[in-house]
Amino acid sequence: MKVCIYGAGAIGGYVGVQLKRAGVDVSLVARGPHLEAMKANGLKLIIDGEERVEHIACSDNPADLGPQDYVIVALKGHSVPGVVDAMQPLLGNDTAVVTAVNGVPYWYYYKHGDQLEGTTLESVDPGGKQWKGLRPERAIGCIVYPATEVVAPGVIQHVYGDKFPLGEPSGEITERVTKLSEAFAAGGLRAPVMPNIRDELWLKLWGNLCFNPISALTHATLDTIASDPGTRAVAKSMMLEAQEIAVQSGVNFRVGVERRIDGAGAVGAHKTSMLQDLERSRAMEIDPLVTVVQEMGRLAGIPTPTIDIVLALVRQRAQIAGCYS
Ligand SMILES: NC(=O)C1=CN([C@@H]2O[C@H](COP(=O)(O)OP(=O)(O)OC[C@H]3O[C@@H](n4cnc5c(N)ncnc54)[C@H](OP(=O)(O)O)[C@@H]3O)[C@@H](O)[C@H]2O)C=CC1
Ligand SMILES: CC(C)(CO)C(=O)C(=O)O
Repeated sequence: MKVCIYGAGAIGGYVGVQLKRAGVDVSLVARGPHLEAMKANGLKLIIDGEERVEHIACSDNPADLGPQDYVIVALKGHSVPGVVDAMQPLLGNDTAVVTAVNGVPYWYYYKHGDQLEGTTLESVDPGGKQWKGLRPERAIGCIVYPATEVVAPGVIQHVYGDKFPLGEPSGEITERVTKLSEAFAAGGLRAPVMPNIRDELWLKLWGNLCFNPISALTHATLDTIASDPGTRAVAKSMMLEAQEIAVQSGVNFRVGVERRIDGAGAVGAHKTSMLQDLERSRAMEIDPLVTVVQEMGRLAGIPTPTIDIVLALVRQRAQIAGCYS
């Protein structure tokens, strides 16, 4: 099985080391000092008090790596449209594209089965570039629950978690998704195949939608946002608006809003990725996590007043910091 991880940063690097240890023919697309460090010294994963170093084929030129069975896209959501052309040499006739990216992926309305079937979302897939260039038939959904960090070029620190639920947009249990799940499991990563990956997607997005922008505005950690009555109320209001949009399109939430907020709070004094990006002057994932829910609300005719307010504020905060344009 040939697997290329496109964007071997915090999450892609973690998955890459674990798949390599499972004997998968894995390669990485990366860039800059991180790529140079991996070429020189291998990729180091620090996990459970142990250092695991793997020497994995890596390049900033996908043409060096050739067609794959699976391409796991582990970029920030806003970076994906920009790599569609560069990704082409990795795509053979049967290559699957696995979206290990927070937020709503380009394939969302593929095999969706209602009047929005085939719709592309401008906030995540401007001009339908991914839909046309990667194609929805290739897509396998992947939800990322673990937390990891690039602590130095070539070095990934695992923080918590090992779960990456997978699923076909159609909900079918195909051979390709089953084989991928088995490869993840062989690498010590729990990757159950879900019959409705959109349910799982919304459960994760529910948190990112509100905690990420609120943290970027307040600089608070998850425990504080969840326990302060004011920010908890803002988060809850955003989540209820999102829930109405998702439920209208057939999504089932297996936990309630209060339990979901409590679960995020229990993670503790953790800074969301959006706050970390702001503090490091990196592009913030606002469109794939927040703007997209506003866009989906408009498509569904459901108002999103609290999301609209928080989105306006976080966009301005990010623009002033040079982290969003
Ligand atoms: N890290 C975490 O704990 C979690 C992350 N996620 C989600 O997972 C996804 C990936 O996040 P994460 O791993 O943290 O992100 P990272 O920024 O750590 O990893 C992405 C990597 O892709 C590289 N990259 C970007 N563009 C290109 C390009 N054109 N060519 C080659 N390499 C490129 C980046 O390089 P450069 O640094 O130079 O930009 C970076 O090394 C996101 O959607 C995130 O929200 C979800 C849950 C937790
Ligand atoms: C920690 C968590 C779950 C916050 O919503 C996250 O996914 C992120 O930081 O992006």
